[in-house]
Amino acid sequence: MTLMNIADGAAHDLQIRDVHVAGAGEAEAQAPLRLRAVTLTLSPGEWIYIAGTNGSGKSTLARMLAGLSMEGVSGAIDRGFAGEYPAPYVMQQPDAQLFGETPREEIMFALEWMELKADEIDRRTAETLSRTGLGRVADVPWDRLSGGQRQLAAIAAAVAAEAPMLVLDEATSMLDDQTRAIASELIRERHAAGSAIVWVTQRLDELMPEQRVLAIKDGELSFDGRARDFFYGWDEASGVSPCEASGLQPSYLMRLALAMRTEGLMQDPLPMTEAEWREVVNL
Ligand SMILES: Nc1ncnc2c1ncn2[C@@H]1O[C@H](COP(=O)(O)OP(=O)(O)OP(=O)(O)O)[C@@H](O)[C@H]1O
Repeated sequence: MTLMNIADGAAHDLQIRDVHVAGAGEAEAQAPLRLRAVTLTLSPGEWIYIAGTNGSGKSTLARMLAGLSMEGVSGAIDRGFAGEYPAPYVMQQPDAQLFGETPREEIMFALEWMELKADEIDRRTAETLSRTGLGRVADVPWDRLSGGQRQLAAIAAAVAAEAPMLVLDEATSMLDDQTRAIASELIRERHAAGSAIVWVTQRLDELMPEQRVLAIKDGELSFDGRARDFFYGWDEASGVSPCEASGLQPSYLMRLALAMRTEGLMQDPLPMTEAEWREVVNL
């Protein structure tokens, strides 16, 4: 792997160029590639979604963007604004990623990385516990907490670290609506404060029209652009939308919009959000 050397030293883009990640456990020549010829740029403070079918390579790409060590990587990676330390990376299952024994410890450990003074760590920990509703279970060990509470603590700790980038790998998909809303709010605030967010999702209804989507298919970047173009654009090679070409199913309403465009009953820009649909059907 080549580490690119860009002179400005300031908060420049994270760039990966022609990166391959080999599979493991088979003879080198036959090992299936987990990622193939991936080239992309991520700017400071950007929010990107990574979408793709099961096993397409989403987590491999997310872990690479987070700067986690990985076998078999070749190509050029410049971590730019994300810095030399790995970004906080939250997975779907909380247990493998918890360092502390309780929510309070988990958040304190994240803050200790920032080399803050002890009273500042205590203050920020108390504030995070209170905001997330974890205050009343702050010192309860993990085995007496629910999976949702453990996951919320993992997300709160990742956010508390105020890192330049945060990587969430289907991190909210197992949460109930109320806990997901708390977690989403924390993440949105961190983004507003300047952190880049990399969000792996299978929930296509989370995507807003102007948001950037990276789609992965069989280890290759099959799309990099705005969500509206992902759902309603045209993939030359397959003659369907980039979403469908990536093996993903658009929502019923999106399929309806696509069918109506084919019949000449609807024109671009096709509606995506509830507000846009209301406008189109004059509600
Ligand atoms: N540590 C590893 N070593 C070798 N191959 C791996 C490793 N982890 C995953 N793979 C393989 O790499 C491919 C991509 O896996 P990855 O977990 O990145 O996909 P994904 O899109 O995140 O899948 P899912 O949605 O199921 O989580 C899969 O074929 C998987 O079996």
